Amino acid sequence: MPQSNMNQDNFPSTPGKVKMERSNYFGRVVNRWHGSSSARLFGFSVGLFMLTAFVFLMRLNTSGEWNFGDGFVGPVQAKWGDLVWQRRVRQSCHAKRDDGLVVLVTGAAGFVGSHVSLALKARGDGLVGLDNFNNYYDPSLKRARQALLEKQGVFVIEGDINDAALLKKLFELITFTHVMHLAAQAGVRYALENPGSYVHSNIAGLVTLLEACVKADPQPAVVWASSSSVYGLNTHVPFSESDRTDQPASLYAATKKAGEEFAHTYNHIHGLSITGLRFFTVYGPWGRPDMAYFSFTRDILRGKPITIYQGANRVDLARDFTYIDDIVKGCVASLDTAEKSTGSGGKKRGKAQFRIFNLGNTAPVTVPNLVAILEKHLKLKAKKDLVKMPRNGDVPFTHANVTLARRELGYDPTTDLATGLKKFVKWYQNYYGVSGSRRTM
Ligand SMILES: O=C(O)[C@H]1O[C@H](OP(=O)(O)OP(=O)(O)OC[C@H]2O[C@@H](n3ccc(=O)[nH]c3=O)[C@H](O)[C@@H]2O)[C@H](O)[C@@H](O)[C@@H]1O
Repeated sequence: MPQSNMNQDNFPSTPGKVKMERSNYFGRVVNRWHGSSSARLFGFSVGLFMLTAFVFLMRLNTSGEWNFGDGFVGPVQAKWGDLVWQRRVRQSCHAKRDDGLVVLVTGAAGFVGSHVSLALKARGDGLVGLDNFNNYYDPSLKRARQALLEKQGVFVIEGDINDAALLKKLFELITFTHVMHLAAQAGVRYALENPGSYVHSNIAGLVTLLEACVKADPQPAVVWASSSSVYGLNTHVPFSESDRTDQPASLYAATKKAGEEFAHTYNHIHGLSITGLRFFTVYGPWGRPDMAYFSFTRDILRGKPITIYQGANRVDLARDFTYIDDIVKGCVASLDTAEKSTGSGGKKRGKAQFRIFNLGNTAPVTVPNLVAILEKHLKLKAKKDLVKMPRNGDVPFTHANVTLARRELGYDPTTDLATGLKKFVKWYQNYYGVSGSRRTM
């Protein structure tokens, strides 16, 4: 992995894979002109002009904070807080059914976030989304999901969970009954390249969000995405919630495990009702391009070789791949069964609910079998490179025991991998406009 990426540029106020070169460019221009008096005069005039333009573009919002005006697309897109924005938030949060939930969905333009948002909206709940649209993977896919949500009346705010002022404003404006927290820096192997992004979103962001929830009155109940990766080197199969989770195999897993500990602390001290969901390798339409099933599909269609990792002694790796619709049902059931938080005005009034559930499919499939299913659906043969699994944070297999979720949430996964991948391939071909034949690429 390129260690050079681990510098301040990659540290996150803009987490993501694509580095901004803009500041370097301006740096070079300033250096060349530095020293001459005409350059200084020129620099002063440019500075004055930019300051005037800046003041023109900014305006004081209703809460007294400076923001960029509507339509300004700059590096800091903080155009929240004005009256139009407030109206959009209120409209989006209006529940259309009696006793409908009012939910803040973080990561709403993400894979799971967009699906959960649509499901909530469809049954008449009120919700507003929040997403920072970072470029960890193609942001145009996130924009397409956003467009889909907007069509259904779900407003997705562009903002970061680390923005405490934005969260404060949102919680002042809306009495959220629930927070569905799905914003995160995902991906196991990318943590080697950009650990700061994981700390930014999965630790600092989580704490900022929980702080905002604690200060809200009434406090919402929180449901959030942990990960099957917390089981790390656990060998007890299938993985149960009571199994060891103190041996993470990746920094990503460590941040999710840390998140579970933070959640417990906030529950214990402040009376926040919190449910953590350990998702097992979620896949499906509108999925994440960084995940194996997605990148394999793309590469098979392009005739490019795919890399299949193998464990020690050439053992195949396996995952408890879980279809998105099953995960959505688990998320919605968690919201529906969440008890109210017990804190208010900085005081905890009683013990609050604290839960952790596995949401998996309970039927692990090896990676070569995943590829075989894709080959069948795509009607193409993959070019396979079998490679010994590098030490990159991967675990050899995952397998969920969902007894607890079945009992408490009525969770019952019903989609096997072949059926789910068929739906994914259909979506992929439709979305990217490919017929499945390599000749048409
Ligand atoms: O269950 C989870 O909690 C995690 O599931 C996935 O992580 P992972 O299971 O590693 O999913 P993929 O990246 O799609 O990898 C699936 C399997 O394919 C293998 N793989 C991946 C990429 C590749 O090029 N070749 C390859 O053989 C991996 O080693 C792994 O065994 C998600 O990416 C994580 O964000 C999530 O938290």
